[in-house]
Amino acid sequence: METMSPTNQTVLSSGELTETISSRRLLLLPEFQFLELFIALVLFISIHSLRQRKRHGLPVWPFVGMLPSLLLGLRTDVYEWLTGVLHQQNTTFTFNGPWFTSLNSVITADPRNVEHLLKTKFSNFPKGEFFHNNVHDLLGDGIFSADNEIWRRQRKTASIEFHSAEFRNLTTESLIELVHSRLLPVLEESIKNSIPIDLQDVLLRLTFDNVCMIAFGVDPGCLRLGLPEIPFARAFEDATEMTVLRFVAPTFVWKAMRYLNIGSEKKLKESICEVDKFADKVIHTRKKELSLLDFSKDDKKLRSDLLTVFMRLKDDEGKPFSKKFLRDICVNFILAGRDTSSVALSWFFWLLNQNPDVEKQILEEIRRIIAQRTISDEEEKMNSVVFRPEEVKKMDYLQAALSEALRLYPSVPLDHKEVVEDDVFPDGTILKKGTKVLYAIYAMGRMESIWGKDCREYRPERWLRDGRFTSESAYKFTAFNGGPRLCLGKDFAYYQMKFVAASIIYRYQLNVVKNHLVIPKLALTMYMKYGLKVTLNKRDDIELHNRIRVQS
Ligand code: HEM
Repeated sequence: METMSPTNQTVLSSGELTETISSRRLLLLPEFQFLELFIALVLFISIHSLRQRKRHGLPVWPFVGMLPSLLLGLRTDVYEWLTGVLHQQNTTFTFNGPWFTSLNSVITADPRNVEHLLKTKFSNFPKGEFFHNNVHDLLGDGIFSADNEIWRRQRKTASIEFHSAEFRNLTTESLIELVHSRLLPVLEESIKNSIPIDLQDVLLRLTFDNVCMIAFGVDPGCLRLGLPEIPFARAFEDATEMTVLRFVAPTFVWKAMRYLNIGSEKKLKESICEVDKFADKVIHTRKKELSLLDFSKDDKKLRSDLLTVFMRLKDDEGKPFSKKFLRDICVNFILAGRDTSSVALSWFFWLLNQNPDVEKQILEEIRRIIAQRTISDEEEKMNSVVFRPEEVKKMDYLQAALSEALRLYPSVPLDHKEVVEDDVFPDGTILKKGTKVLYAIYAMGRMESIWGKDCREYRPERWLRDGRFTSESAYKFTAFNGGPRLCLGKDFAYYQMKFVAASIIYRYQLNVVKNHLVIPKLALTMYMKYGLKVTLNKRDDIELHNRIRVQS
């Protein structure tokens, strides 16, 4: 049969045809092989990485380690995600971060390990250089960031101050002023205008003013009618947020940004400048004030805030502390006490909203305590009930309800240490020198192995024995840390939270605005991401209750 071909097309002989086909095959083969090889490699890596899940709790990918799983966790609720992984891994696992980053760490929620790192081997687990370098621009060598001798000296002096009668008076008086002259009028205003209020914002303002009164002896006035913006408070918040960003960026990146003064580092520099300006002014004024006092005569006029206490002390060489050191002490205390109690109170009020029975019991306790007062006319007026320290102390059920809120929503959800020398955790986990160790405070509050089957229920009764509040081991309930670095403000924080909560609950019933989304924000402190929008109703039965008391 004759082969028809286009005029200009060459007809190939059978030998030529075979040659062309084989050379084409030769060209195509490597392409196929490459694709096959690539698919095989991807499959192998995927299977291998996914099989690591059994051993490590999460898939471990080349280059990026466990980062993809963490990013998936961040898309939902990272604290719940971490709780799930820890639960699956019997409460301790090692996180493998991407190569060349500082994210590798051992994470634990085992009370035995936590006791080991916070108490038994305390000196082997300092905050460490990584933490210190990241926070140094803002916190300097203050108590929160320092280790060893520098930390010990500040801790000792501040501890004496925190347990003194003068300090107790200062906290009692500052709280009465803040709650009765500022908080309650702001809440009344929102009722008058029938406008929902962001309770978290209001409480943050209250605790910021309060801790500044304690640290610096000055009141910035954040909590006032109209809720004004205060430059110092804004600068402090920005400086903290920008500092936190350093923990997620590779060190060389934020250092380069700092050098070039760009992005978050530029903002950090500007806000630290504002914080320093405020601190300088206060320190300068206080120095002048102290120089005019004759201590033998004017003892009563002496303030009892931290700044004044440290200004009257001398360093190891017998010299007064430097301005920088005084600034660091105050800034660290403000950081420690500015938002921890307010976010705890916000979660507490949110939990009350879902547990009206608990709210009822708190109200009954407060009324029982008030009923024990000898009645005076002044106290009978509804708004003038000012809780006294001995009454606040008696509020055991309220303390249990607050502790239960802190168990489920700890203000500091995750904390961090660094290993100095090779060590082994009581559960057998090997810790190499330089490893970062995180203890997952949020996850610990939700471990069945620690709190039992009802660990996710809000049940203040678990803190009561014969009606009295009983505290738990600090290595099981880690909201306030434990060991030598136990939160220095713990007693004050309980007093502050109880006083504020009782003053609100006694007068108002709070309702969270319908459909308001409450989820945690990813930060060092567990804020509510969208705040806590509430409406308030005045309790109209208070007057009735007071009248019954008068008659009885
Ligand atoms: C509900 C309220 C509070 C909670 C849950 C809380 C929790 C904590 C935690 C977890 C730590 C350890 C942080 C770390 O080492 O990384 C800590 C330390 C500290 N807290 Fe609190 N805190 C609260 C309120 C306060 C208040 C109101 C103050 C001061 C006015 C304060 C002062 C301190 C100080 C000075 C430290 C550092 C102690 C040290 O390193 O020796 N805290 N707190």
